[in-house]
Amino acid sequence: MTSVSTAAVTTAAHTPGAPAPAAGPGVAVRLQGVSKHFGDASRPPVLDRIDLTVAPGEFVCLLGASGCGKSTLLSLVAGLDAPSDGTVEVPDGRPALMFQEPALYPWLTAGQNIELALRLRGVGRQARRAEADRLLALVHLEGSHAKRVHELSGGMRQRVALARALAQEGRVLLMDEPFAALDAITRDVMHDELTRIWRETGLSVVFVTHNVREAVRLGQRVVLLSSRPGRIVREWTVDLPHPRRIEDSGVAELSVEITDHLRQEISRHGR
Ligand SMILES: Nc1ncnc2c1ncn2[C@@H]1O[C@H](COP(=O)(O)OP(=O)(O)OP(=O)(O)O)[C@@H](O)[C@H]1O
Repeated sequence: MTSVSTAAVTTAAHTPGAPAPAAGPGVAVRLQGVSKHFGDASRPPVLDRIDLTVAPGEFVCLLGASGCGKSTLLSLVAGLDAPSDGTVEVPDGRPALMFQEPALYPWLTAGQNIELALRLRGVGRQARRAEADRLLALVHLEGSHAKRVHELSGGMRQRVALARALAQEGRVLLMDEPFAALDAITRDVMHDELTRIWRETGLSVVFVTHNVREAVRLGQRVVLLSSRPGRIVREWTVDLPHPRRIEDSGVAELSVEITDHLRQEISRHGR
């Protein structure tokens, strides 16, 4: 296996000496034949020959049982880890990341947490302040620049974390169960906010969850992964109109269908 890293793309050649052709326009993320083993090669791979393409501006939800490799897949797209085989391409540069834990620095204010991401991007001091305020307004936290992390609710912290992710200026936003720790009402509000921001910014989003309704509520496409080996077993296009609500009959019906497939995968894995 050959591994080539650039600022924009992490590429491991499909077969030694034969890198895949570069992703063309119309591609935000492309995985081709991606497999991932950890340690013991006698065990099935965590990910097995994953082919997945995300278009610019597309919102894709990755769904699967606990431990099926969703976070592993995200970390490969983020360039935090390299595939054992296959290629991962992100032509528009390093993706932005957001996790379940907001992971804000408690000794900094909300605004300073965002400014730190801007500073790491090389944005000058004065522009940082203005940009942090713009991002705080985007996540509906106007006037919260000076608030300390302990003064913020869980939902507000995730808004700051989202603003900080947006400050990274990636054209691809990778989200790993970002709302899993929030109560149902706050999560619902955050679904609205994320949908609004996604539509305003035109970002490509890859959103990992094991909540089927959340996936259908948010995604244009839902991709179901099996467990050990992690393969794409099925995907659905969600053509329900926005705004969507978690209790909409269309969301509920598709969720029932997807849940049936998810159950089959879980019981197959258990056997
Ligand atoms: N660095 C690592 N070293 C060894 N094994 C790992 C490593 N990272 C992940 N794994 C294993 O890979 C499998 C998939 O883990 P991963 O976190 O990607 O699953 P997941 O679908 O995101 O799970 P969850 O929904 O519970 O967060 C698990 O069995 C995990 O123990």
